[in-house]
Amino acid sequence: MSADHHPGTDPTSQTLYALTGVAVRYPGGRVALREVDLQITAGERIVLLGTNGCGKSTLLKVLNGLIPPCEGRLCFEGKRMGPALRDRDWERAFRRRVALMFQHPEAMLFNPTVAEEIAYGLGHLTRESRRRRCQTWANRLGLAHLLDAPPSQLSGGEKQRLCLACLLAPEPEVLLLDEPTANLDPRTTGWLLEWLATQAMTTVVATHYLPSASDLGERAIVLGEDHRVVFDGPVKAALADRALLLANNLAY
Ligand SMILES: Nc1ncnc2c1ncn2[C@@H]1O[C@H](COP(=O)(O)OP(=O)(O)OP(=O)(O)O)[C@@H](O)[C@H]1O
Repeated sequence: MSADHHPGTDPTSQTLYALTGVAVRYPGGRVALREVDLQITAGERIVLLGTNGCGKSTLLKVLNGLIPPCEGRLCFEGKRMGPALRDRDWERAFRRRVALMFQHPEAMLFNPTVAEEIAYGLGHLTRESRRRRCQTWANRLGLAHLLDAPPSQLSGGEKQRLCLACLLAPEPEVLLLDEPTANLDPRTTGWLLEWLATQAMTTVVATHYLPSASDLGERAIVLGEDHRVVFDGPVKAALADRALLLANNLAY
């Protein structure tokens, strides 16, 4: 495939994602998303809000190309993602640019040491760059003293920080985070919120923890209990709309 088909090579493209009428049903028929229409522009910081089971994790997996919609159209930089992901070169470029941190990310950890875990996604760098990048991210996430430890021996919060280090070390352009502060202590939570605020990358962060919502982005997308987008607008407006929060089980 020629380079002009690879994600990231269209300089005129500002719209990263375009979703039209996207629906997801899991095997067995459980509906997770209904008629989702959404555009995400490069550099946007989006907070994805909604109650348990409304489809936040599913939407992040759709954006990461892990779950194909059963209805509707999903495009990344103007290309239909389903067919594009079948192209190995396109997929590799896409995976390098777009990173998803799962809600329970420990499942991602499988290397014998913390250092190897962080270095795992850096295969495209030289040995020396890999070592330096690994050290930088271990320092940033307070893991420098654990580089030789097996990931299985880390605490829940340390595992969460390691998962973040693994995800951030390759320096992706699009970051999809599912409840990223769930296991983090206040200092690491503060660090992550401040760090995210300084980044130019596109972020979509799912949370139902409203107090950090306005630190996580400027645009809120609220999924309702019927798995549809019920609000798409400024975070501040969403948080000020008591009726919206009550109707969607985000406040009581
Ligand atoms: N693998 C699966 N198989 C069947 N149903 C699933 C699967 N994963 C999720 N679901 C269902 O899809 C719906 C949306 O789930 P999802 O995990 O996307 O919600 P969520 O908004 O992230 O929830 P939470 O805030 O509780 O993490 C739920 O009803 C859930 O039970």
